[in-house]
Amino acid sequence: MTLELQIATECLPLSEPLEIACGVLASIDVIVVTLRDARGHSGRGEAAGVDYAGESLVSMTAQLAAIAPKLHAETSAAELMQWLPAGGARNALDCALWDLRAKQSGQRAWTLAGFRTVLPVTTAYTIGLGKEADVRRKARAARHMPLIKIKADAIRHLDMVRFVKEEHPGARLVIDANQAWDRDLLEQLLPELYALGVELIEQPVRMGEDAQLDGLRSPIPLAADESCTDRSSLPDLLGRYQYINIKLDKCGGLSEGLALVKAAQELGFGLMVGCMGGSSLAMAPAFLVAQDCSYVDLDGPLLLAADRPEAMAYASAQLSPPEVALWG
Ligand SMILES: CC(C)C[C@H](N)C(=O)N[C@@H](CCOc1cc(O)cc2c1C(=O)N[C@@H]2C)C(=O)O
Ligand SMILES: [Mg+2]
Repeated sequence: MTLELQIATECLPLSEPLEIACGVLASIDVIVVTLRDARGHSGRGEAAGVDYAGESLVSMTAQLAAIAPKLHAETSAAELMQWLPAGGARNALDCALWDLRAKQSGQRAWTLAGFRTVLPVTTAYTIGLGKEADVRRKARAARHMPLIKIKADAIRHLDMVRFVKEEHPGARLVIDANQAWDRDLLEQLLPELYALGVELIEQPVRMGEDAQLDGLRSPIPLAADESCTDRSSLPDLLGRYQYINIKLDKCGGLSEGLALVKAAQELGFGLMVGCMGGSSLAMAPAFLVAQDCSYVDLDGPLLLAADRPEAMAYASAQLSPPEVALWG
């Protein structure tokens, strides 16, 4: 007996273009994987992939098509890890498998994952780079969001924070440089970022150049995003970063995401869960990882023009568990 694999692609338009250090996003392209068993149960998973690692809808679709003949009724997450590398294709398939196993067993995915219960989480809300007036307007419109993630590049950094802080003085602040800084610039910015109340800095330096951070005594904790894929990344991050940003697209699915939580906790890292964008179908499995994270950045659906009909409920920044009809 086999499992039937269906692969679809979708383009999810953002409500407004979002500028980050490496480009402007107007929409998020995703693959949606559906797995069907012989008894008519089905499970779904969605992934955007990791663009800066060379992934695209075409490459992810090709990876999935190549392993489709290997799928069988008892296919396990461990087999997926042998067949596919960490990345978006494995993420979509692994999350579809979790959903399928939940539907087959009549239990919620979080019960199968060993959680006794799941609680709502508070997500960050991202404000992209842009003209002063636009940044201020977005910050004012986000006054109901308690945690703002500010995008920065090598030129626009302190001003971005000041604009947001002036318009939304009560916000807790995270800044994400998306690899645009170097050690010198980071050291130059740290005192002012600290004075402005920024509480976390995401990926200041280029991935692979993390040794620049050796010996830095930062008053603000640093989070590895692009530099952290799966468990194999952790040894190189020790002593350089205090947090890791777990994204299911980077680590290749919920199974590795949960394993990464445990491994990182054992090494003393603080935890953040993030996303490459997407609908509630991509946020739902990440919501399980969020249960153990001090920072949650699952704002993908808040940035979209429209979410799926079975969307997860966002009460301002508070994200509730997914309904069965969506996932898990
Ligand atoms: C736009 C995201 C949904 C917002 C999220 N809070 C976030 O900041 N996530 C990432 C950045 C995601 O970057 C993406 C997403 C994507 O679909 C395509 C691309 C990128 C990117 O960096 N390059 C390509 C264009 C984060 O850095 O935490
Ligand atoms: Mg980031």
